[in-house]
Amino acid sequence: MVMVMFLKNLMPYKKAKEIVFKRLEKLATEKVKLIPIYEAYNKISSEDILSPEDLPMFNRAAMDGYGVIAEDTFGASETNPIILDLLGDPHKPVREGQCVKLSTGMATPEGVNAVVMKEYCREGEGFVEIREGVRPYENICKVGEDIKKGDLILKRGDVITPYHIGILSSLGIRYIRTYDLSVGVVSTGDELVDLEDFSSIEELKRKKKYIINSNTPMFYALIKELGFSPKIYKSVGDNKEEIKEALLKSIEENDIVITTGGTSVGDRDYTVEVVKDIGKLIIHGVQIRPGKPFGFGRCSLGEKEVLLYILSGYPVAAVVQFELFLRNYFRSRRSIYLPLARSVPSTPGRTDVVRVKLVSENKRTYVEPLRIKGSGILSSLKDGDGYIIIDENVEGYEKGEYVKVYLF
Ligand SMILES: Nc1nc2c(c(=O)[nH]1)N[C@H]1C(S)=C(S)[C@@H](COP(=O)(O)OP(=O)(O)OC[C@H]3O[C@@H](n4cnc5c(N)ncnc54)[C@H](O)[C@@H]3O)O[C@H]1N2
Ligand code: MOO
Repeated sequence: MVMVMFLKNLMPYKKAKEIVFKRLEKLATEKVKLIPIYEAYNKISSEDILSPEDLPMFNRAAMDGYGVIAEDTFGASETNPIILDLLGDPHKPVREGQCVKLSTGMATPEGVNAVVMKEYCREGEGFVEIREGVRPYENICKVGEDIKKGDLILKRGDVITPYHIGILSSLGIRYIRTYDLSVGVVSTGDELVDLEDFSSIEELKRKKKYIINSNTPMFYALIKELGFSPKIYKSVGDNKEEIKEALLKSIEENDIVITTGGTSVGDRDYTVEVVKDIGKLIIHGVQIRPGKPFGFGRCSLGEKEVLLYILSGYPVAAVVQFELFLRNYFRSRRSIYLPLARSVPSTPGRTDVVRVKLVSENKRTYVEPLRIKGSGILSSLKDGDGYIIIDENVEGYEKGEYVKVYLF
């Protein structure tokens, strides 16, 4: 009976996404941490940062050579060198007929508006022969050429790259606010054995335990990749009390808890029931493939509200659910439009996530949908270059049609 109810009450993908993202928005804004710039790589900025300064902060020499007034060098050549007085102090203002020695990166003193490269000069006692003329601002990196004061250098929601870190450091910014979520992972299933709990495959075969819990290590990595702190737990069997105990512990210790397994309608699928017991089940079942039995809920602990992601046991279904409902909120994938190498069918009313490979032929790149049955086939993720989403109101795509590919 439950099964029939469940299968008939699938929520459209867009609606589910809206509900989940609204909760994430609230949670994220509450979970902000000031961290040193050294730890900011791959984290998600929770603030807009406007540049407090121009970068470079002053005009600087882009080459080793002599700082000059460009106009003084006009007409200079190999056969017609121009002689300029060499000042001893590179910080003193330079007047007509004078120059200073500068190395790459040095601030140019007042008056200097160009640098003649060392190769085109000959230095003598207190003077320099200039053998090539320069235009104003030649070989000078101008104030604000890289970044202007007030430029938006990091947006709320941006993933922090090494290049952001370089720029922030150049501006003297040592700390930055990022989203800091702790995400717990609890895998469920009687058939599971954790990596830590056996010494050889022979041992598993003897015990007739064949399924190694790969979801926990995989989600540990997925959460790290997202820029958050994973916290993993031992897997639990299909036992209501055990699941409840494990869930309560991880709820206490995290902001989001992900469970895998027991989402469907089997006799031993208890996770959903437990969530109803200890909190509120908001979604169960979405019109997507793979990942249909996705569940989402929340649980309050005093002031704290923890979001619960009830993911399928099947690894690929679980990854797709994680991608659509958690990862995509925090970081959007780069996408490109490319033609399909062959047609892909789909059922209207359902949103399909199809893993694809990019193949090149005669200098053109095509999208090859991976033919995979079942949600347990992890190689579709390992070998895939990305995925396409077939909207619920689309009946599939024809060969040659351009589709939007979200790149891994
Ligand atoms: N009668 C129905 N059966 C199923 C339906 C349905 O609507 N009616 N939905 C199917 C869909 S779609 C999916 S997806 C799965 C979801 O099942 P569960 O979330 O209950 O997952 P389990 O049964 O616990 O596991 C499925 C399968 O995945 C492997 N697994 C599980 N956990 C792990 C882990 N931690 N590491 C590695 N592999 C894992 C394992 O092979 C399980 O047998 O339900 C369909 N059934
Ligand atoms: O979510 Mo299930 O993956 O459609 O098998």
